Amino acid sequence: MANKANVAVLGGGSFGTVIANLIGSKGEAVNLWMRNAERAEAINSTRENSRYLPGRKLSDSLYATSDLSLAVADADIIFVSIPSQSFREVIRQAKRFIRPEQIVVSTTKGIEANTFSLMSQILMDELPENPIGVISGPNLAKEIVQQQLTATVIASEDERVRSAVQEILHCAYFRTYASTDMYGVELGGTLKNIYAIASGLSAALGMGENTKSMLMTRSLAEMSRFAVQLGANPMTFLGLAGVGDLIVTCSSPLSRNYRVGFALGEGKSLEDAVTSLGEVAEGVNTLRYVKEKADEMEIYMPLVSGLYEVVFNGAPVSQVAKMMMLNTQSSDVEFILPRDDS
Ligand SMILES: NC(=O)C1=CN([C@@H]2O[C@H](COP(=O)(O)OP(=O)(O)OC[C@H]3O[C@@H](n4cnc5c(N)ncnc54)[C@H](OP(=O)(O)O)[C@@H]3O)[C@@H](O)[C@H]2O)C=CC1
Ligand SMILES: O=C(CO)COP(=O)(O)O
Repeated sequence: MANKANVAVLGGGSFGTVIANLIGSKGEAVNLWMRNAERAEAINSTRENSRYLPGRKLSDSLYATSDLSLAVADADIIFVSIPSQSFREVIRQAKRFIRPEQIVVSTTKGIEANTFSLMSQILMDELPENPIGVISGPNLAKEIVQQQLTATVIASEDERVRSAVQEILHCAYFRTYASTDMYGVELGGTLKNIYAIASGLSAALGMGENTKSMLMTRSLAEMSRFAVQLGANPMTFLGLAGVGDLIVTCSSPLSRNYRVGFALGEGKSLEDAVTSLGEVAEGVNTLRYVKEKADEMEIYMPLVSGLYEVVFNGAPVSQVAKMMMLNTQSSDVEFILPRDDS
C-alpha cells in the first residue's frame, strides 16, 4: 500500500535506501523512489534492496515506488540521492510534481559536467522557489545501515530547513549538525572523493602511515585552497563535512572512491576499476572537472595534477610522487604563513 508519507527520497541506490530506512525506522512513513518498477516491487515484498544493500532488512514504514508523482505528493521534505551526472535530469522529471513549499535536500557529492555546478546550484536553477539544503559528512551507507554511530551536516541558509532535517534524521545512532555554508559543505564532500582515490592507490602500493598522514593533511590544505578561491569558508573544512569526510573516505575500503584507487594501484585499468564497483564513484569525474577548473583559475593543486596524470594518462605513481617530494618546499598552514612568503 502506498504511503501518505511526509518524506520522500529520490534514488534507490545505497545512500538513498539508507536514508529512507533510517527515517522509516523512526516510524515515519517514507517513500523511496527508484526508476526500476520491478526493483521497487521486490523491495516492498521482500523488505530488502538486494542490489545495493543485500542482507539488510528494511523498515516496514518504507514504501518503494517508481511513481514519481506519488512519491513526492505528500512530502514535507524530499531528499535527492541521485548521482551528479543524472541529478538535473531527475529534478527536471520531478519538478512538475513538486510544490514551492516542499523542502528539497541533496545528499549527492559531485559536480555537474560542463557547468561545474554543485547540486545545490542545480536545485536553485530548477526549483528557485523551494527551500533547499544539502547533507554531507562521514556517512558510509554500509555503516549507517548497521547503525554505527554517525554524524552528518545539514547546510542551508534557511533555518526551517536546518531544523526540519535535524529533526527528521535524529535518532540514537545518527546526529545532524547544522551549518549555513551550503557551498562549503557540499564542496568538502565532493572534493574529498578525489583524495580518497589517491589514498586507495597509496594503500595498494604499500605506503606507510607517515605517507598516509601527509597525503590526507596536504589534501585538506589543497581542497581548502581551492574552496577559498571559489568563495567557500575554509573553516567549514575543519568540520564533519571537511576533515571528517576526508578521514573516513581516505581510510575505509567501504568507500567506492578508495576502492577505485586501490584497484588502480593493483594494476587494473580505470575502466575495470569502475565497472567492477557496480556503484557510483563520483571522484573520477570530479578529478577531471576540478583539474580543468584549477588550470583555468591557476589554483595550485599538485595532488590533483599528479593524480590526473596517473589516472588518465597512465603516469607511473613512483615518478609522480618523486616529482612532488622534490618540488619547492612550502608552508604548512597557508592561512598562517602564506605559500608565497615561505
Ligand atoms: N553510498 C554512500 O556511502 C554515500 C553516498 N553519497 C552520495 O550519494 C549519491 C548517490 O550515491 P549512492 O546511492 O551511494 O549511489 P549508488 O551507485 O549506490 O546508486 C545510485 C542510484 O541512483 C540511481 N540512478 C542513477 N541514474 C538515475 C536516473 N537517471 N534516474 C533515476 N535513478 C538513477 C540508480 O538507479 P539504478 O539502480 O536503476 O541504476 C541507483 O539507484 C552520490 O553522489 C554519493 O556520492 C553520500 C554519502 C554516502
Ligand atoms: O561519501 C561517502 C562517505 O561519506 C561515500 O564515499 P564513496 O562514494 O567513496 O563510497
